[in-house]
Amino acid sequence: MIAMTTLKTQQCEACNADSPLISDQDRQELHRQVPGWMLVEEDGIEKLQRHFTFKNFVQALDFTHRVGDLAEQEGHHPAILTEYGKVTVTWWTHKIHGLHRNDFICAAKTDALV
Ligand SMILES: C[C@H](O)[C@H](O)[C@H]1CNC2=NC(N)=NC(=O)C2=N1
Repeated sequence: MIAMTTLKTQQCEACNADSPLISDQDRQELHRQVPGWMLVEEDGIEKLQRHFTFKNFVQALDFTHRVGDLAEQEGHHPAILTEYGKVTVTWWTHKIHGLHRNDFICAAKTDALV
């Protein structure tokens, strides 16, 4: 059971190669808390992805830097595609080749940067 406290106030936990992938129930519950994110699958790996739009490249780059700072704070890192007026952020947990609670926490924290 996932506590329904606000995701963005939580910290990522250290996870290792044998941490469990998120359960179907927890995925549904946590996805409800970050509804702007798509559940996507790439190379058999489930990920959380969202597109953020901006006026120009400078604003996109500024947001990119702030997402990078968040990643360093959490010790958890996304894939970031930075384009003119658009940033695509994709979260997943590399070491378990899929989604962990940490990815939903970071998605919520990413939303708070906009
Ligand atoms: C040693 C270092 O903490 C680990 O490699 C971290 C770094 N950031 C990470 N980020 C993500 N998204 N998944 C990981 O498994 C991961 N592992």
